Amino acid sequence: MITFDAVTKRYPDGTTAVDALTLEAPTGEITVLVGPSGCGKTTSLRMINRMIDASEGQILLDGVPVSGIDPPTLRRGIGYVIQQAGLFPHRKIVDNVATVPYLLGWDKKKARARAMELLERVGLDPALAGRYPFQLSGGQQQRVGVARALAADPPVLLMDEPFSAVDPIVRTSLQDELLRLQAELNKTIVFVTHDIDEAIKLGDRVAVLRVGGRLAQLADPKTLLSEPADDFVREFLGHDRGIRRLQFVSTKGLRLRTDLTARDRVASDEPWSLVVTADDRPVGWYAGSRPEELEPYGTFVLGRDSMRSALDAALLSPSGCAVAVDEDGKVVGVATREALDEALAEAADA
Ligand SMILES: Nc1ncnc2c1ncn2[C@@H]1O[C@H](COP(=O)(O)OP(=O)(O)OP(=O)(O)O)[C@@H](O)[C@H]1O
Repeated sequence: MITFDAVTKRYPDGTTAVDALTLEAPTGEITVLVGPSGCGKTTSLRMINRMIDASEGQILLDGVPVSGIDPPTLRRGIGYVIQQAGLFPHRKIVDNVATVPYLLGWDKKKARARAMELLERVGLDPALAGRYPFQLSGGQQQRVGVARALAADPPVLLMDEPFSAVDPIVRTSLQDELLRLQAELNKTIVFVTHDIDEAIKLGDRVAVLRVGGRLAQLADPKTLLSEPADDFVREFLGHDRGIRRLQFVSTKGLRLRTDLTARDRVASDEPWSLVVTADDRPVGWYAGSRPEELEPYGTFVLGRDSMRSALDAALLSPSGCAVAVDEDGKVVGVATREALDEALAEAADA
């Protein structure tokens, strides 16, 4: 566990970057520091591995003040990932990843074997190992950065806006990859971002900071969205806070109709019926008025996807209904507008 105990950082020019910050980043969890530019996120992060020293208060690592640990020893147990990866340009990828094992005196063969294992772990083709950083895409370089930080298997990982220089699609896959890795590795991660969506997706707990380096709120993402502590947090969360909250509402209890599906385009009393294949995969919505064409549909995986996905699925179709499928993509029922309405009313009351 990492503990900030009334930590203040004042730079020599008088700027107070962090002001009496008290928070805990529990072992094995992702704690996200989020807030507007200049609110002290990077300063807070760098005080953990003593790239910057606190002016007042202390930071403890499993109860031990970091101020009493010499920086090289401290950093051996702390991986660090930064924006644009910060790779050494004239070292091959494999040697970039093996940087810390080399520093620890591992023999070259063992260090390289570890690097190859890690490249695979972060989803990179081992064939890239012999390239130089400039021969990789931004997203690939970022993955190498993560592999390098993990090389000596440190219990703690500090990540400073690691995914902000890549396009949104690559960013999403890097975020998914981090969550997958974390499920296996259970590191204690402190992650800095200015992107509230990223914070909500990745954080077990999210600390919102305001300019001046003061903590505005520390909460799990669901609580943050439903109970922002004040106007600053509310504004920072944005105007679609209600919609985003739906990503924490389960579709498990959603009322489904199973009488709206058909193998063929058959006339019925219902305005819409969902045509499915012989093995129950959706084909399209059929409205009797235009027999020649089927209309688009949207699906969500019942119980796994959130109400936000179900609502999105409904909005993708002129029928206004969302198609519930199982993990194999087979239709299990249809959530009509009425059923979605009921679920939304319940979510609003919760
Ligand atoms: N070396 C320094 N000397 C003086 N002031 C500094 C120094 N480094 C940072 N600051 C100031 O401290 C405050 C916090 O900076 P910091 O980089 O921690 O914020 P941040 O939240 O990470 O910002 P961003 O999201 O823009 O990276 C800012 O006002 C910044 O200008």
